[in-house]
Order: sequence, then C-alpha cells, then structure tokens
Amino acid sequence: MALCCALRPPLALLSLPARHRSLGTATAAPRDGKKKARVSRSLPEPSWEERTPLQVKYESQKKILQTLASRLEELGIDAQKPGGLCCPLQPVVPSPIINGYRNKSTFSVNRGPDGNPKTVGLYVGTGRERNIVCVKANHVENIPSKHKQVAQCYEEFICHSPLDPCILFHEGGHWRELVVRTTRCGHTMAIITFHPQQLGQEALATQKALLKEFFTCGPGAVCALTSLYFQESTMTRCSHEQSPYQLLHGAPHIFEELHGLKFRISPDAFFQVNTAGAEVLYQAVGELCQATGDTVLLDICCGTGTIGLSLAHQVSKVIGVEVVEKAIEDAEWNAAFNGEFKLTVAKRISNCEFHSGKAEAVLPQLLALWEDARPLVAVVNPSRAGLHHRVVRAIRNCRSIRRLLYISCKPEGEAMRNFLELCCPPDPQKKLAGEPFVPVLAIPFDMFPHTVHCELVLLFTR
Ligand SMILES: C[S@@+](CC[C@H](N)C(=O)[O-])C[C@H]1O[C@@H](n2cnc3c(N)ncnc32)[C@H](O)[C@@H]1O
Repeated sequence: MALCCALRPPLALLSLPARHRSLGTATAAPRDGKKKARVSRSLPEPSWEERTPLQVKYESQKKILQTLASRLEELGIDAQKPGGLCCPLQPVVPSPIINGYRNKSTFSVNRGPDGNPKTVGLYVGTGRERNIVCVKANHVENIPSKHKQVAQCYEEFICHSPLDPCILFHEGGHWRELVVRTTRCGHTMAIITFHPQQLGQEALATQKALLKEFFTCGPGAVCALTSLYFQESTMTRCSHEQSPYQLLHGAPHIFEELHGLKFRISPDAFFQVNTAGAEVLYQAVGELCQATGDTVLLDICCGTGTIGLSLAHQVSKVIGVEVVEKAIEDAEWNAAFNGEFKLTVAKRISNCEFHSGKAEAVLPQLLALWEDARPLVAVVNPSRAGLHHRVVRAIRNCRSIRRLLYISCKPEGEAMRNFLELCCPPDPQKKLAGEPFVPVLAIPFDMFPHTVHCELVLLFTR
C-alpha cells in the first residue's frame, strides 16, 4: 500500500536521515572527506527546524548531481565539476503558492484511527510495520479546502451506504478511492472508483443513481461539482481503455488557464499538480530551449500538450508524443482551440502535431524523418518510470538533437539510468551510437511545497 504523497511531506521532512542534514545552500560541498569534516567541526550543524525546506531540497538535489558525476567518472567521463557535481546547480526556484496548491488529490478509503472502516483520507504508516491507518486530510496544508470538502461529503455518502468499503479486493466491499481535481477557473471534478465484485448491472445502476443524487441534490450538492465520474475497477489502477470513466453528472472535462492559454483536461490526463508552479517551470523551459524560429520542439511525454503549446509561438513546429489517448485528444483540442481563438499570441497555434502511443514505439520512426533536418530541441518529461531505453537510443542517435531538457520529479530513480545512457561513451552493444550528451545546468523547482520532492530540470547539450 502506498502512502499518499500529500501526507508524506511533513512526516518525511521531519524524519530526514542524518546524511541529508549536511550544511550548505547555494555552494557545492567539498569533494574530499577531510575538508568536509573540518567544516562540520567548525560550524554547529543546524537542526531541520533552523533550515528552510528549500535548503533541505537543495541538499538532496546536490547529492543527485554528485551521484551522477561519480557514475559518469566510473564510465571514464571527466564529469566532476566544483563540489563534485556534474554541472552547476542553481538554487531551488520557489513555488508562487505554498499552501493549498494541489489541483489534484487522491483519497483512499480504509480504517481510521478510531476503527471506522469507512474513513476517507490519506494513509499513514507502513505496510512492513502493519500500522497503516487512514486519516482525514483536514490538516494537510498542500490540499485545498475544496478537495477536503468533497472527501468529507464522500465519507458521509459511504457511511450511509449499505455497501461495504473495499479494503482488500478478495475480502469484498465496493467503495474505493476518490480523486478530486480542481482548476483556477473554479471547476471541480470528482472521480469515484468502485469495485463491482458480483453486482449486476441493475444494482450498479442503483449505486450510480444514488451517488449522482447525493452530489447534485443531496448533502453533497454543496461541493458544486462540475463533473462527477464513476469508474468500476477490479485492479489497483485502470486506464480508460481498461474500464471507461463513466460521466454521471456535468461536463466531461475541466478547463485550466496557463500562460494565457486554455487547456482541456480529461479525467485520466496528467496535468502538473501545482498550476502556478507549472507556469514558472514552463517559462524557464522556454528560456532554456534557446529556440529560434526554425527550431522543431519535441515534447516527449506531452500529456495535454502544455509544454509544447506554451512554446509553440517560439518555434517552427511542435511534435508531441503521449501514451494516454485521451490526453492526446485533449492536446489536439487545446492546439485547435488556442489556435482558433487566441489571436493575441504572437503566432497562431497551427504548428503542432500530436502522436498517440508509447514513445518507445512512436519516436524511432518519427525521428528518422527529422534526421539532418532543422535544429531539434527535445523536452522529455516522463513519469517516475523514466524513459524506455529505446527512447533514449532514438534521441541519442538523432544527430539533429543538440539540446535536451530532461524534467523529472524523481531524478534519483530510473531517470538516473537515462542520464547515464544519454552521456556514456558510444556503446555498440546498447546501440548507443551518437555523440554523448553532457549535463550543463540543473535547476530544481519547488513544485511540491510541504514535501521533500522537487521537479528537476537538467539541461544536456552536445
Ligand atoms: C510527468 S507527466 C508530464 C506531462 C506533460 N509534459 C505535462 O507537463 O503536463 C508524464 C507523462 O508521460 C506519459 N507517459 C508515460 N509513459 C509513457 C510512454 N511510454 N510513452 C509516452 N508517454 C508516456 C504519461 O501518461 C504522462 O502524461
């Protein structure tokens, strides 16, 4: 069982291991242990409370760049820069919003500290210690009050339902997760996951009707949902293709504004969880791309097309690739809508194409068409699983790509493997033939205040 990331933050920060509690902010740590020990002796180590979370985050990003530098050295690449980092690390860019910034929250249904098995909230504890409980999210600072209100109403609904919560699939029960998504224009989407177990169509229809009634004319109407979805699911997670999101009430999409553009968002489409933070991030990505009028921008793992569409006016063409079909439909709609109505942008958005499918399947053929063409800049923003090795190979072997921005919320994980494959010497066995990339700049963004996590942008050139 995974801990909900909305609750991880304060707990995780407080329990940071001692190795994360070294000194320093904007300057890199000395490379030799001796010097480091001298620094530690001469200055008392500040407690976590004495340091800002941004300093804590800076330290952890620094360690990631130090790890990358040593791994590259092991491959025979002279990568160590001052402080043992693989490239300069800029200070963490703060989020414009600190509290209540989340536009999406996922609430579980499970036993609370009082024993109530119909508690809607967030998990605390660990599976290994068998001490997981579900606690209400009322005091969690990064979740907005609207999300808490919908969670409270859902709890009220399931508490009055004769059906059981589904805690362990094989033990039966029905009521599962609630996802709440909101936008700055006041839209609220709720998605309820339900385990059908042995229920027939008629019984399912009854539950859906009760849910709709509760949220449209019952006590849940205070939430003023603009979309209410229901998904039957017998697995931990189901895509729309595996089990469709069923619209019970309202509009099929919510809409968000970002950099003056309007974005349509489907229930299963990714959107950065901190919209104001995303604006800051995309602005910086635009600057780091150094695009000229004839640049072609590859937006790999593009979601609803936010990065490509934000930068479309700077480049000759945007090519987006994304695995979630509904997100690609959103991206196409977003391109068309903003192209048609946003005549104020310097160039109308008519230069974007989006491809649906796994990047590892789509990209190799796509890049073959662009080899030796105009300058290509690649922006990759994969999920935590990182890029498939075929994607790295296709990028690496496409000579026109001289500049690559890797955006990652977990650079210490699978992304590290990608960094090494991008930068290692040519390796015929792995079919990594092109010139290696070199990391030249790292900028962390505080996309997730109240947590230990950052969004890291790593710029590579060759
Ligand atoms: C962190 S999100 C970034 C989305 C987008 N760049 C943004 O800023 O909104 C990662 C995206 O990668 C997509 N994705 C995951 N695996 C993929 C794959 N194998 N091929 C293409 N897209 C993938 C996910 O569906 C998700 O939309």
